[in-house]
Amino acid sequence: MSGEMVRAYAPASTGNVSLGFDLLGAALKPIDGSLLGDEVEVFASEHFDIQVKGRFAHKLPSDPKDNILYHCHQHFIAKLTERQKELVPCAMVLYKNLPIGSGLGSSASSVVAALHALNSFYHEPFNHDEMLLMMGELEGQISGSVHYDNVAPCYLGGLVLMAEQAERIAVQLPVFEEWYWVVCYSGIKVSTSEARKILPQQVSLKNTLTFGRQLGVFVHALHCGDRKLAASVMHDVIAEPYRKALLPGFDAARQFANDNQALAFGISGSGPTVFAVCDNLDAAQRINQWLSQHYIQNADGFSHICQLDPQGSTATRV
Ligand SMILES: Nc1ncnc2c1ncn2[C@@H]1O[C@H](COP(=O)(O)OP(=O)(O)OP(=O)(O)O)[C@@H](O)[C@H]1O
Ligand SMILES: N[C@@H](CCO)C(=O)O
Repeated sequence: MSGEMVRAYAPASTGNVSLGFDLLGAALKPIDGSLLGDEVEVFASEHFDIQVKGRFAHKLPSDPKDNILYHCHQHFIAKLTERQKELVPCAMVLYKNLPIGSGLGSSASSVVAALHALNSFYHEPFNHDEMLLMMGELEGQISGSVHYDNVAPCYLGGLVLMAEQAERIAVQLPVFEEWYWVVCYSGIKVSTSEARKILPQQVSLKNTLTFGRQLGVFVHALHCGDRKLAASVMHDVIAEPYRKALLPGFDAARQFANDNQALAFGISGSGPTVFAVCDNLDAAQRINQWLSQHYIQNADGFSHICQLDPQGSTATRV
């Protein structure tokens, strides 16, 4: 076997961004330069194997077949074998840096890092949309439904709107580069599929109209650079009213953020992570410090001041 290896990194992401349930997501990058995302290595090996390392490795199922990486590999190789018969076998290492059930797109980060690393290892047989379709399918296997709002920004970077058309799964939107996104993970686990089950199946006419208006106005405001208008429509009428009951300290955190110049505040994905958007670093630091002291529940929690990660996942051949 050759010594060839690919190492991929896939950033944390925030799904929904309050106003775009299942339709909007953004990739995150801490401003202090720390890595907030899973990493996957793929290397040539006679026998397929998955090793799991990293801060949150011990929280994953002990059987490697229950790790989403196993299914990513199976799925990718099955698709590739349809096109190419002779394949160099490989093995994988996952550095599980993101907490599970955090609202930071933890499983999406593993899926994106794994599939990006495999695609790079096998010399890019699949294009961006084919990759996104695969990523959505794999993410859907564990979160209870196919939604792209974590995998798409994690893979593509920036702020992403789901188009869900066969040849255009997602589109990147303009961003306000000077916005800071404080993200605080409380340390408890909220299962995405459970947090979806508590939502009502029907949405009222009033909330449907608010949802459509906000999303339309937000995208317009991004395109014309109107920060105030964009921030004014960042309200969650779909999930937050139900999900906040799962998040101890949510109302107090929102109150503090609102009183301290946050432009917007909400649940990241299905929680328990919350986010606050600020247009100045002083406010972001104040909110970050308060959340660290008051919203975090245990030693697994953390808080970061982030900006949007314009690059998304990366893969390097070493
Ligand atoms: N590599 C992996 N990373 C994360 N979860 C995994 C992985 N492999 C298997 N799982 C399992 O998938 C499930 C993921 O659950 P869920 O979708 O709620 O979490 P998540 O993707 O970490 O959430 P979030 O998007 O809120 O960060 C868990 O039961 C977890 O044990
Ligand atoms: N849009 C998904 C994101 C999960 O991280 C949800 O809110 O259920």
